[in-house]
Amino acid sequence: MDNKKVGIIGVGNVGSTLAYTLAHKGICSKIVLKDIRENIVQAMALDISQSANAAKSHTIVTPAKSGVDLKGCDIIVITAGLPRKPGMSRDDLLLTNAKIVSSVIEDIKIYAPKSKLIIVSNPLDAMVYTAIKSSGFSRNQVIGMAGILDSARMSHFILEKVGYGAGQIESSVMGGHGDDMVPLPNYSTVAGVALPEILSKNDINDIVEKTKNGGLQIVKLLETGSAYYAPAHATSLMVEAILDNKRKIYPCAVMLDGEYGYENIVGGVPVMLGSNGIEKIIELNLNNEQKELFEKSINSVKELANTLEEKFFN
Ligand SMILES: NC(=O)c1ccc[n+]([C@@H]2O[C@H](COP(=O)([O-])OP(=O)(O)OC[C@H]3O[C@@H](n4cnc5c(N)ncnc54)[C@H](O)[C@@H]3O)[C@@H](O)[C@H]2O)c1
Ligand SMILES: O=C(O)C[C@H](O)C(=O)O
Repeated sequence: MDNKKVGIIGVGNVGSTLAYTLAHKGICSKIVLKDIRENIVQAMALDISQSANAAKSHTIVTPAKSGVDLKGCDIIVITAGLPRKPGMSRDDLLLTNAKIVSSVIEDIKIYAPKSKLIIVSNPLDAMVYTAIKSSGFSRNQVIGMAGILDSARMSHFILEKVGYGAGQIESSVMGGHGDDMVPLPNYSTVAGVALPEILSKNDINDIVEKTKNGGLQIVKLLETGSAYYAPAHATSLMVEAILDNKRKIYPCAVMLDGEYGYENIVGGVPVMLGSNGIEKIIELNLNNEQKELFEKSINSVKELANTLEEKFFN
């Protein structure tokens, strides 16, 4: 934790919950919070810092007064942007959030050009694309959070279905963080046993559909925004893996450069995370049906990237 500094830009539901989680885990010595809502960010920094002290964690949380306060950040998490509301898809946020994400990148380019970026803002894959294109950073520096969240949701629905194995469920979800995400039942296990050995096709299909709609289910219930506890925890795992060079493998959204047969497009794939950000991309042996589903998902992200190229980067 010595001298490790994490920046969080966008201190709303996800950003503040992430700051709280990181401060309580004590995995970095400093957290700096940046948001356009200046009073809120000051209040959040004080409150979270004080809660860390109560927990005897020595993480100090401060508000950023300007971009210069991002200096020295090892990792910057971007959670700035609008969340969707009922009746919206994540893709409806495309141009609004591209503007926000690329505007916050300006400070990062100046003050923390060597930091690793974890992108959370939606539509996730298109925002990773936006961050890479507007920063000019190498692809290993810019990583999107979604796969850990989607896999956690899948594990939740598996547990609901089978009724045992809590804490022993590993799930795998690939592709974009959208309606076409690709849950992989044959790479998902309960205590090491693959899902197709335990559940019927119908039960598995049900889990797959629930996983795809996991975000929407919460948006409909909350009415004012989207999920944040699971997203924040998922992001904290990525922060930890990079800061501590853990070389753990997590599903993350990254710019593909030939992997799985795609390039210059972002997709969710298993990635080894370490101090260089992306250490390695793992290529699974997908069957033909999974390859087709992955292609469909990548094509959806390509459509968003094309819109960005036409209407935003042009
Ligand atoms: N990748 C995922 O799996 C995932 C999960 C949950 C949420 N999200 C996305 O993360 C984003 C944030 O969600 P939330 O629930 O925290 O929303 P929120 O509305 O609670 O917080 C967003 C914050 O961004 C801030 N902001 C807006 N423009 C800014 C700018 N230019 N600079 C700095 N801060 C700025 C707002 O002031 C606000 O505090 C949304 O786009 C949401 O869809 C993604
Ligand atoms: O569903 C959303 O809009 C937020 C996020 O992407 C999620 O999956 O919870």
